[in-house]
Amino acid sequence: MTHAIPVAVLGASGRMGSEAVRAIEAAEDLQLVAALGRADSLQDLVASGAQVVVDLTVPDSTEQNVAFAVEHGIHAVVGTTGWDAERLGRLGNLLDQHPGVGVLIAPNFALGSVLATAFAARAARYFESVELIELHHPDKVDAPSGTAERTAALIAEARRDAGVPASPDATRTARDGARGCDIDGVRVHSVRLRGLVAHQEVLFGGAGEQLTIRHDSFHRESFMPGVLLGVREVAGHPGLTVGLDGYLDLQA
Ligand SMILES: NC(=O)C1=CN([C@@H]2O[C@H](COP(=O)(O)OP(=O)(O)OC[C@H]3O[C@@H](n4cnc5c(N)ncnc54)[C@H](O)[C@@H]3O)[C@@H](O)[C@H]2O)C=CC1
Ligand SMILES: O=C(O)C1=N[C@H](C(=O)O)C[C@H](O)C1
Repeated sequence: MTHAIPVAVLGASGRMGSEAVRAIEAAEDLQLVAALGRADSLQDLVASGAQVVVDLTVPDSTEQNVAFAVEHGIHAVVGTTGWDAERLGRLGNLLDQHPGVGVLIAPNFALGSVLATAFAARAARYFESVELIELHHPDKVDAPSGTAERTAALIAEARRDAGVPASPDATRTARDGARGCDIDGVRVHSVRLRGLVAHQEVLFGGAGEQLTIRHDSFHRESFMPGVLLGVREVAGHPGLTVGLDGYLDLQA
C-alpha cells in the first residue's frame, strides 16, 4: 500500500472541523497529523509535516491561513466561507508564484448540493423568474451562505449568457430586507432556525408552472465524502479550483 497522506485540520474543534477529524481518522489512506484551533500557531502546521490542510475556520481568518499554507508548499482544501472575487483574485496571484501547490475552495462539500447547484445553473435560462432561499442553523455567522452566493452567481451567469432579462418585480415600496439581497440580479433570502443544518431551495417560475430545486443536509456527515475527495485529489490539481464539481465529471 502507498503511504497515507499526512493531513492537518484547522478549526478542528468546530462543528465541521470535529466531524472532519473523525472522518480523516477513519480513512486508512489518510493520517491526521495535526488538529489545530484558534489558540495554535500556524507554525504548528509546518511542524506537523502535513501535505494537505483542511481549513474549516471563520471567514476572518481563512485567507491568511490558506496564504500561509501555499507559501509553505502545503495543499489546501477549504470549506470556510467568505471567498469573494477579490480574495480569490489574490489567492490566484499567490498560486501563480507557487506552481505545483493546489487549493480547492469548496462552497459546499455535499454531493447533493453540488448537483443541485449544477442543475440550477442548467435550468436558469428557461424560466422568467428565479429566487433563492437558503436555510441554516442559527449559529451560522455569515449570510447569505457561501453556497447561495455561488449558486446565484452561476444562475446569473447562465441567464446573462443566454440573454434572459431580469426577473420581473413590480415592488415599489418595501421594508428593508423584505426582498432579500441581490446577487447579480438574483434575490436571495436567508432563514436562520434552530433545528436546521444546511438547506437551499432555488425557485424558478414560468407561466403557469414552478420548478423547485431543493437540497437538504440533515447532518454534517453529508459533507465528509466531499472533504475526503478533496484531500485525496488536491495535490493532483495544482492551482486554484473553485467548487468540488471541478474534481467531478458531472456530465457522466
Ligand atoms: N463547504 C462546506 O461544505 C461547509 C462549509 N462550512 C463553513 O465552514 C466554516 C466553519 O463552520 P462551522 O464548523 O459550523 O463553524 P464553527 O464556529 O463551529 O467552527 C469554526 C472553528 O474554527 C476555529 N477558529 C477560528 N479562527 C481560527 C483560526 N485562525 N485558526 C484555527 N481555528 C480557528 C474556531 O475556534 C472554531 O472552533 C464556516 O465558514 C461555514 O460556513 C460549514 C459546513 C459545510
Ligand atoms: O455554516 C454552515 O453550516 C454551512 N456553510 C456553508 C455555506 O455557507 O454555504 C455550506 C453549508 O451550507 C453549511
